[in-house]
Amino acid sequence: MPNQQALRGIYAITDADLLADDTQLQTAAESAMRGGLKLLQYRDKTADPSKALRQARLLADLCLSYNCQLIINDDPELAKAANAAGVHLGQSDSNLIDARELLGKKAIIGSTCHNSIELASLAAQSGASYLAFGRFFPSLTKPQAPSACLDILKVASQFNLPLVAIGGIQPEHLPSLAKAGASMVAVVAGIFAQPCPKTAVETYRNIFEPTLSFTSYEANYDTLSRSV
Ligand SMILES: Cc1ncc(COP(=O)(O)OP(=O)(O)O)c(N)n1
Ligand SMILES: Cc1nc(C(=O)O)sc1CCOP(=O)(O)O
Ligand SMILES: [Mg+2]
Repeated sequence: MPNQQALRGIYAITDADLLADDTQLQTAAESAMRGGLKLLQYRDKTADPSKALRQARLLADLCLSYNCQLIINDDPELAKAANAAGVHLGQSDSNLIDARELLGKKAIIGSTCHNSIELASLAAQSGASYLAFGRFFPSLTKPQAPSACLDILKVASQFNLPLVAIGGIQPEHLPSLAKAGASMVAVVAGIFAQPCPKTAVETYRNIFEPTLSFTSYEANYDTLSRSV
């Protein structure tokens, strides 16, 4: 089983345009971890293999010091080479079952489900550790991502897996996402486009973390109410 404790709360995702070199990446990631970040995704859609491996290892070392889990976007082989905690896979990326085979049963493997309960069901059956839905709000980082509505989170509670909300998430969106059933919120610009990632993470945490027990209660309560 993956570290379930890490699969709640704020999930920061790096961005190569915002963090242009190793120093900026390291400084911003460390600042976010000093703010209490426990889950970080390394996402660089343009890195060549040697840059990707160097930066993934740099983040893996940093994560060790701060007890943060590192997830690699798209690339299970890179996750293995960097000794990361897991990988995030979209619908055009590698097959989840193959990634599980490569990374082992303890790895965290996340799956993009857009706004689809069918994709969520397939991911759950294939052994996903969490299900990601979005984009919920307009995103400067990925404006073309297909949009999702909050109800999908309520319906997805049936899978009893951690649910990630992504896309344009600002602090003011957190109460409605938590109430709908998100156990994690994935954020790029709200953290890494800010002057101080530490302060940004603290702001998100202060709003989102107190809602988490309420969220689980609501999710269980909803499930129970539907089954009686
Ligand atoms: C937590 C999380 N959710 C969704 C995504 C998007 O993944 P994908 O659809 O594969 O798109 P790219 O990120 O690869 O452009 C994600 N990375 N993380
Ligand atoms: C990488 C990504 N995937 C999305 C999806 O909906 O699948 S939205 C997104 C970008 C999230 O960045 P920001 O917090 O800056 O909007
Ligand atoms: Mg992808």
